[in-house]
Amino acid sequence: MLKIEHIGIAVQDLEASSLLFEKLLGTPAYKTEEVASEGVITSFFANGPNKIELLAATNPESPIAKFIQKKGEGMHHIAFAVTDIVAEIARLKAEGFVVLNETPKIGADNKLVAFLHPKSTQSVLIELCQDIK
Ligand SMILES: CC[C@@H](C(=O)O)C(=O)SCCNC(=O)CCNC(=O)[C@H](O)C(C)(C)COP(=O)(O)OP(=O)(O)OC[C@H]1O[C@@H](n2cnc3c(N)ncnc32)[C@H](O)[C@@H]1OP(=O)(O)O
Ligand SMILES: [Co+2]
Repeated sequence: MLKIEHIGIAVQDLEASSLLFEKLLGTPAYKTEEVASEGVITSFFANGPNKIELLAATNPESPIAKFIQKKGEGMHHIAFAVTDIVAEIARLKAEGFVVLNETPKIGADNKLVAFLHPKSTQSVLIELCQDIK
């Protein structure tokens, strides 16, 4: 794992939360993108070298809708940058982590992504991200 790529925060109202984070960080979102396969719309904020991803659900089956229904809004996942996502998935699987998608999928912000089940990572959902060249 290279570094934390972003922190994902589940929100009910993307517009209202984006305004709040704009005030907090002193800078607007640099990108808003829908990822239909995940049932989410995301807004990204830069903070120095770090990124925060706000995620709102676009349908009731979205992982974000289910998460908010169970736990309320808040920290949803930590994403780590990796150079070789396929190798990292194999390594983590061999270490006993539960990989939710063994075939990487297209995420937001030009990345291939995979997730580890929070039950295998001390109740924190982990995302792996590799840049798409
Ligand atoms: C925009 C694309 C991408 C990016 O490029 O950055 C994203 O970030 S997309 C983010 C949204 N997508 C995902 O989260 C995909 C991976 N998640 C999943 O596959 C599912 O959410 C899940 C983690 C497998 C849970 O789904 P499911 O089992 O159907 O839901 P339950 O509600 O029954 O949860 C079971 C269990 O897990 C706990 N849980 C769920 N989500 C989280 C979470 N984010 N962090 C910690 N714990 C989580 C949930 O509370 C349940 O626990 P118990 O109640 O104790 O059983
Ligand atoms: Co994410």
